[in-house]
Amino acid sequence: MSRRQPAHIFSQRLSWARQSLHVPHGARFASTTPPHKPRLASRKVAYTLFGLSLSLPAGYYLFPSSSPLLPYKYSDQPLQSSSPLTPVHKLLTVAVPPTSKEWFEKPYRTDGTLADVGGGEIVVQHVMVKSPDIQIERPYTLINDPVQEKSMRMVVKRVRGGEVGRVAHSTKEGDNLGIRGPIPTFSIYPSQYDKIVMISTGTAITPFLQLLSKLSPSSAPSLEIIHALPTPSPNALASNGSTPLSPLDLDWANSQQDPTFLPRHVEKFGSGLKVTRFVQGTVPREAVEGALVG
Ligand SMILES: Cc1cc2nc3c(=O)[nH]c(=O)nc-3n(C[C@H](O)[C@H](O)[C@H](O)COP(=O)(O)OP(=O)(O)OC[C@H]3O[C@@H](n4cnc5c(N)ncnc54)[C@H](O)[C@@H]3O)c2cc1C
Repeated sequence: MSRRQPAHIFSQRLSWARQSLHVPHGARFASTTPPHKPRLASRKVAYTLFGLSLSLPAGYYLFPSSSPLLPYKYSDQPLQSSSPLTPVHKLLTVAVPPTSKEWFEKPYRTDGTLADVGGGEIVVQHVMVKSPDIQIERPYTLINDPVQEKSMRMVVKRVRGGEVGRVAHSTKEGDNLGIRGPIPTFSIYPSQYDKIVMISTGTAITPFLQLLSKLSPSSAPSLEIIHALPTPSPNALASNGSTPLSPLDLDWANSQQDPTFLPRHVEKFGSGLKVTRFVQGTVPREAVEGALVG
């Protein structure tokens, strides 16, 4: 959209120049001979305005600002970073364009109404990422608080035969990614609860990492995360290429590689956050029952 903006600015500026010079369309071809001096002065103004109208669009193309991020329309967003976390997980960082920060500061709920951020409501958001080749899109959850950090981060798992995962994993820093968003995943008034229990397996921990990033220890209720690591695909090999991949090789969430991963939240919330983890597969029933009772 904004790629077309310079043409628009250009034509606007020329018509503004015409108005300020009181030159009607086609006046150049009129046979009247205006007085000598005013004509020179008009020329100077015209050259200045013409110069401006050329230099502004040229500057736009030489130093492009990123396109606005919109929930209803795709735009190409440059990746600030694209770093591997495990053999199958990548961490992607995208700057929030300054013109788009309101989507995060004044978020919408899933029903389309504005959230009551001032009243303590938190909206967990995701974005849609598209494949440039075929018309498919997939949702990816932000793991951080884009208002505080002015950037969005997501962890993308590559699954066998997965198209958008393949696109995300083939990116490097500076590449463009087709994104639309943010889109509300769910919203919650944390202060209305005595305890929030967050149960997930694998990358499904991402909405909880965002919630923890947006929560303040001073206003948070008691928190508990129950998380099971995913089972690696059979025959998947660790980064050394010879030993089979173990669940711990996929344990990015418990690493120090990003400030939104579990160790930093444990530091931030102290005894206010209990983390119970299972190395492989499913979350046992007793763990959920224990969290709900305790
Ligand atoms: C609200 C929401 C938020 C999400 N947030 C994240 C996120 O933060 N990070 C993230 O990595 N994913 C997230 N997902 C899942 C993501 O949107 C895609 O479904 C996933 O990345 C696969 O897309 P793909 O195009 O690569 O594979 P597809 O072409 O859709 O799938 C290829 C094959 O892989 C299978 N498959 C799909 N997902 C998985 C999986 N997780 N494990 C094993 N097999 C699978 C499919 O059934 C299919 O057979 C989220 C989904 C939702 C609904």
